Amino acid sequence: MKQYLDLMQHVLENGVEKTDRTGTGTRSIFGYQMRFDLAEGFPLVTTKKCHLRSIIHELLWFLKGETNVTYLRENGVSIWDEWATEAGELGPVYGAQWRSWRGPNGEVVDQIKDLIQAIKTTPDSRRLLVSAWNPAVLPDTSKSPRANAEAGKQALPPCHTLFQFNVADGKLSCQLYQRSADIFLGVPFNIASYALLTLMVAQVCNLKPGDFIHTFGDAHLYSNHLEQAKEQLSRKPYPLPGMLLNPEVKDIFSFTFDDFSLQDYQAHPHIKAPVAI
Ligand SMILES: Nc1nc(=O)c2c([nH]1)NC[C@@H]1CN(c3ccc(C(=O)N[C@@H](CCC(=O)O)C(=O)O)cc3)CN21
Ligand SMILES: O=c1ccn([C@H]2C[C@H](O)[C@@H](COP(=O)(O)O)O2)c(=O)[nH]1
Repeated sequence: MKQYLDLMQHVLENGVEKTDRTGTGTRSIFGYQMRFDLAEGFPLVTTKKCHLRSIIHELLWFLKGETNVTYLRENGVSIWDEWATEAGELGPVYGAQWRSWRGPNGEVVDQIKDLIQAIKTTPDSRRLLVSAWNPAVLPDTSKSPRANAEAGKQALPPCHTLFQFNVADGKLSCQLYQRSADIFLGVPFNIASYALLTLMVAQVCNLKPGDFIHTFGDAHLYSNHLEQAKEQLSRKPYPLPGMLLNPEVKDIFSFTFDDFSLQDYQAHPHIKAPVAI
């Protein structure tokens, strides 16, 4: 995971101090790209132990089209709790935009179903995109995330905003545009999540996995994560683990938690950090 450590080092050395919405303060850069060849192993950070369980459940929850944290809570995942209403609602966040984007005439667009169909039938297409950025449901920034979710708006505007697939040489690559990135807490989740999604889409489309390309807008280290970042940079990365998917699954919506098996994950101890709300 040299790519991830290079990003951290780059932001520590070149980041500009910025105030931010959460009042925490960040060291930030604008515009950066990382590339992971998925044939080289599964890109799960090894310089701190990462909770792949939470990452898998979060991705399955997006793919179900859900926006209520009940499924996550039932599976012991609490990463979205701080932004949810008492009833567990987050408003029309990722799941809603991916699976049921509302069109102007009341039509419902399933972007994931359409994407899979398009990859299978027109693999040369340059239009294999999914957008979570829907200006009609962005939150009212004068209100709290919970108040926005109560009002039917997104609790938070999507951070992983747009992704595009590309097929070349029988290999499927995916590029994500992430408008805002919490390098210490969010990014290890985001890399693993999109790498996994690419493996899943490749399998159901009978393609080999290619690259995951991670493009950033504002990539930042929160001021209360700097020591944790330096601690991570002092550690030597282990070889990447492997990821096996149940080869029987041929439908993107049929994957369940037990269809994933992480192989030979060796990691340094977990490092705690407070999440900026
Ligand atoms: N400031 C901030 N950073 C984020 O990464 C983030 C948000 N807000 N808001 C929405 C989602 C929620 N995500 C989160 C939230 C918390 C953790 C977190 O606390 N991770 C810990 C514990 C992991 C676990 O419980 O499984 C970690 O050490 O990785 C990670 C991603 C990513 N997003
Ligand atoms: O998947 C995610 C979701 C969120 N984040 C981070 C990026 C920012 O630190 C916050 C969101 O705050 P904004 O003011 O809306 O940018 O959450 C992430 O890294 N990954």
